[in-house]
Amino acid sequence: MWKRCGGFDFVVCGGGLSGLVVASRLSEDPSVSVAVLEAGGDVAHWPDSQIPGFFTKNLTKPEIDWMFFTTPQAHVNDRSIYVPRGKGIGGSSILNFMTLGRASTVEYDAMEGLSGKGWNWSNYLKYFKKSETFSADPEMAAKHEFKPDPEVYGTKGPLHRVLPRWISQLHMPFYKALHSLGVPHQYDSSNGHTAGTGTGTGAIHPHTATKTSAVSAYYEPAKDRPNFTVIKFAHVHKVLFSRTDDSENLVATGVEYIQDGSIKIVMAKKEVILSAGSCQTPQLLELSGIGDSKVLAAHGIPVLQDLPGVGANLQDHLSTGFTAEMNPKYESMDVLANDPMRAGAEWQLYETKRQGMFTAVSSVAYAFLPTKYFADVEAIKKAVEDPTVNRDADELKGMTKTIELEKEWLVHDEVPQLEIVQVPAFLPTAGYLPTPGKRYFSIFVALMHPLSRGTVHITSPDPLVPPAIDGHFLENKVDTSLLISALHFARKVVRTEELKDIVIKEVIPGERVESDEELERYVKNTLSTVFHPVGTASMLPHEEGGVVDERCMVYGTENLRVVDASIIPVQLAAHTQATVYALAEKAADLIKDSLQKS
Ligand SMILES: Cc1cc2nc3c(=O)[nH]c(=O)nc-3n(C[C@H](O)[C@H](O)[C@H](O)COP(=O)(O)OP(=O)(O)OC[C@H]3O[C@@H](n4cnc5c(N)ncnc54)[C@H](O)[C@@H]3O)c2cc1C
Repeated sequence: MWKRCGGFDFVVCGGGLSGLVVASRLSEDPSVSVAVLEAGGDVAHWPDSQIPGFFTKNLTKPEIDWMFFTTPQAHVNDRSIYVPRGKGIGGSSILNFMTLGRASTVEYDAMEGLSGKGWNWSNYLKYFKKSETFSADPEMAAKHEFKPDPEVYGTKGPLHRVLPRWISQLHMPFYKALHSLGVPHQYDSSNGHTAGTGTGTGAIHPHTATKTSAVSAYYEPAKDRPNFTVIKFAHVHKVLFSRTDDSENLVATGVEYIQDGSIKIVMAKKEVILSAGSCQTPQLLELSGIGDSKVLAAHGIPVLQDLPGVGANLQDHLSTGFTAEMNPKYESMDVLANDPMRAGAEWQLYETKRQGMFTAVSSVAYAFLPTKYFADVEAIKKAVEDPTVNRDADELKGMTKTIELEKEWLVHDEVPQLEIVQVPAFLPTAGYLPTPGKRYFSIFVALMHPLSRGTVHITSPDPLVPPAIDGHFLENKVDTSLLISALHFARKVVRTEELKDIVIKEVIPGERVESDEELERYVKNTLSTVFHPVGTASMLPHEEGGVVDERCMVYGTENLRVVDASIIPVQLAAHTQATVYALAEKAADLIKDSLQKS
């Protein structure tokens, strides 16, 4: 059964982080009507999604998590790796772990070279500030070597960003351990200089100590505007186009979606904007006839626009962990899982005073490390020169350029290759369980610029069949060797004098896992992503395999844009959400500008 709904000026597909930013900003103009179609429902007010300390609790709940898995990964022992993605209003901003961080000026400025004018640090900084209101308790900041530079923070933006109220007592010893190994400290790493240790911040409300997200920041203020409509449980199938002449660009006229078992159509008078995220935006493009003609032909989808870059260039941060048993005289968040009395007291503290462990993300003790701090730069230089280490990417020259850029960054003093985070608890690691009653000191290690490139493509013309996510993880040997070096480094960290009283013994991977070969096996058995996929609808030149231009417009179309993490052409050494908020803010301004000119 088909139903046709009325038209809107803008139809936004996906009510996640970017979709809500764009829709909310466009609807600031009362003369413009905006509809957001979101496949999920209202999830932001589930009690567990509001409380920072419950940050992992909603994973694998099908109402809120799409729960994708990669295809079996050939270089990771054929494991299918979990790819959580937020479902429902707010998208992954509801499911995420709240960390808000920025990459280095070098990385943002390099994006301008790849993507086009304006996508540089100075504009990102402008939109970081526009999106946020920052606050930090001065005493807490001083205690944790954090000296926020007021010049780089927003004071009037909708998203609250804070230094959490509870910070583990292991934070400072971790820093000291790293400093003893020659790692410098950044008193404020939001200024574009990130190499070294640096205290992190989170998307948390300063007064209520509850999570802030695209819902609290962008949806709540807009939801009562008469020109702002959100259509829930609306699973978009495809974009509809008109084209009078084959030589002309496609004109998006609306979208088809399914809701309550009926197929419906909503018309777009001005533009359609895809904001379904890095896994589902390429799926929507392909289902709409825009993508690699070979992929579309395999599923009998007529090719409206041949763009081989759709679904290519997938990149994600790759992680593994290192865990040590800790002296029980130190506090760890393990008590929340294995000490009901203590967990109850912490809960009481949160409920009555908004204090304690539940107010916090697991850690704000970060270090972002360029190669020279944790690996042998000369060996890495040699390894990247090996012509066999990259997949042939000739038809996607833009993607090859991003790999070349990352090769330069591998030996750059300002661009981090590794994120290491002190986690004051047992770090969930595939194949390992904590011993009840013990306390743990863990180090999360994540590769920031993997050279391997993956794909996301449809496997069926049926929009309800999930896309195939093939990360090609660790296909490039340099990625594996950097992770092995990272584990050697984590081991050095826990063996420093500074942590002598804290760490009792290494438990994962365990001291017997010592040689590079043994560590490689461990990496393959435990590798996870950090849930930061980008690149699958890259903003790159058309002739180089790009999908969107510098205005976020899909090549070969008049009025179809992509605004979400998928347009970021190269992975950055930072958790993605702050960048995606800024990117969506900038895209909203671009669209407003083009409205004024039309
Ligand atoms: C578990 C997890 C933890 C994370 N932790 C952090 C963190 O601590 N810090 C950080 O910086 N980043 C984190 N991230 C990443 C960050 O949340 C994402 O980078 C960001 O939300 C991406 O925004 P987006 O708009 O591209 O996609 P999303 O926010 O995922 O939005 C996409 C939306 O589109 C909807 N959708 C998809 N397909 C359709 C369709 N066919 N029809 C209608 N709607 C559709 C989805 O339901 C979703 O609401 C995390 C992500 C996850 C999943």
